[in-house]
Amino acid sequence: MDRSQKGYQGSQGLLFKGILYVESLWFLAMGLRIVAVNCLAEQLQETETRDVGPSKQFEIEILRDGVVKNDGQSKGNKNLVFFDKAPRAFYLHDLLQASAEVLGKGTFGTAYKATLDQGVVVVVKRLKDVTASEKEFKAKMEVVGAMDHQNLVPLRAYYFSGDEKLLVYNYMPMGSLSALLHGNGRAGRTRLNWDTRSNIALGAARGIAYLHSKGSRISHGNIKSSNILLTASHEARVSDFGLAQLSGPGPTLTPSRVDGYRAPEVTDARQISQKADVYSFGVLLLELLTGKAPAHALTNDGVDLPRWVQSVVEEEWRAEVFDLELLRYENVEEDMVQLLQLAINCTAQYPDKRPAMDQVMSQIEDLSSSSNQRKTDT
Ligand SMILES: Nc1ncnc2c1ncn2[C@@H]1O[C@H](COP(=O)(O)OP(=O)(O)OP(=O)(O)O)[C@@H](O)[C@H]1O
Repeated sequence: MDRSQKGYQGSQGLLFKGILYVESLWFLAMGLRIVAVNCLAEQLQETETRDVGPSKQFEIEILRDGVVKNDGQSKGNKNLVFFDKAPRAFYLHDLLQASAEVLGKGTFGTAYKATLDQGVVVVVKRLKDVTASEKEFKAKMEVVGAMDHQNLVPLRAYYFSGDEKLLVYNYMPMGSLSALLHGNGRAGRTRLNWDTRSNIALGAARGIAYLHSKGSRISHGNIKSSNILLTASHEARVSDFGLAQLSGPGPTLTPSRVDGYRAPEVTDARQISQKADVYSFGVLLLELLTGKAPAHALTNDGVDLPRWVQSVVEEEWRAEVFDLELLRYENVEEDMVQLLQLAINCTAQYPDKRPAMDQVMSQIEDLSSSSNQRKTDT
C-alpha cells in the first residue's frame, strides 16, 4: 500500500528507543510519548518482576539485550540475526535507540525508517499476524536472506521473539515507484520518461525472474508498485519478497480483487505461485504505461485495470490507454505498444496462458536493446 493510499504519517522524528515505552510502535511513531531510555530501563526492570501482559514481554526481552550490551557483552544481542552476505553492522540495542519515523502501514505490518548513530539508515518492518512457528519463520528467513541480486532489496537481518518479529532492510532513499508515479501526501507526481519507465520494468522483471529461477516453489507473492523501490539513478529494486506465507489466512478476498494486482485464481493471499506473480507484474506494466494506480482503477462496474485496457485496445483506441506524459516523447510508440501487448499476455485470465517470468524478462531485454539500437542509428 502506498503512502498516499494509506495516509502517510509524515516525518515525526522520534527516538526509536521510545518503542520500549508504549504499547505499540505505531502510537509511539505518532509522537504520543518519548521517554529517555535509562528511565524506561529502570521502569521495565521493575515491571519484569511483576505479572506482565504479552505486549510488555517484548519490551522486557529488548531490555535484557540492551542491558547485556551495556555491560560490554555482545551475546545478549543474539536475537538480531544477520546473514553472511551482510555482516553484523549494529546490535539490536543500537537499532532501538535510533531515531525513527513511520514510512507506512502495509499488508504485513508497519515500516519504519531508522537512523542509527553511525549514520547507517535502515528500514525496520514490524510484522503483524505472523502464524509461522519459530522454526518455520527462521527457515523462511534463511531462504529470503540467501537471495542476492542487484534488482532485489536485500534483507539484512531479522529478529524473532514470541510477540515481535522485525525485519531489517537497506533504506532506499528515492522511495517507491508508486510514490513517484502517483505522488504522495507531500509531493506530487514525478515526471518519469519512457526510458526510465522501461528501465524500471526491466530491472523489476530481472529481480522477479531471479527469484523464480531459485525453484519452482519460490514466488514473490506481493508484486506491486509500492514494493518496487528505486535507487538514485532510478534502478528498480524489488522488496517484500517471501512475507505472504508467514501470516495466517487474511480476510476472504473478493472476486474484484480490491488491491488490483492479484491474479483472478488467487483467493487466499498465501496461495502464491509464479504465474500469479506474472499476472501482478503485468498489472505493474499496465500501471507504468497508463499512469493509473490499479487500486484506484476499479470503476463502479468493477472493471479493473487489465480489463479496462483490454476493452480499450479491442476498440482500437490504443492511444487512449497511454499516460499523457508518455505521449510527449517521439519514436517510442512502437515500444510502448509492444510492452502493452506483453502486459496483456501477462494478465491473461488463465495462468497457463501467461508467459513464464524468464520469457517476460527476455522480451523486455529485446525491446530495450532494439530501442537503444534505434537511438544509436539516428
Ligand atoms: N527499504 C525501503 N526503503 C524505502 N522505503 C521503503 C522500504 N521498504 C518499504 N518502504 C516504503 O514504506 C511504505 C510501507 O511499506 P510496506 O512494505 O510496509 O507496505 P506496502 O508496500 O505499502 O504494502 P505491503 O505490505 O502490502 O507490501 C511504502 O511506501 C514503501 O514503499
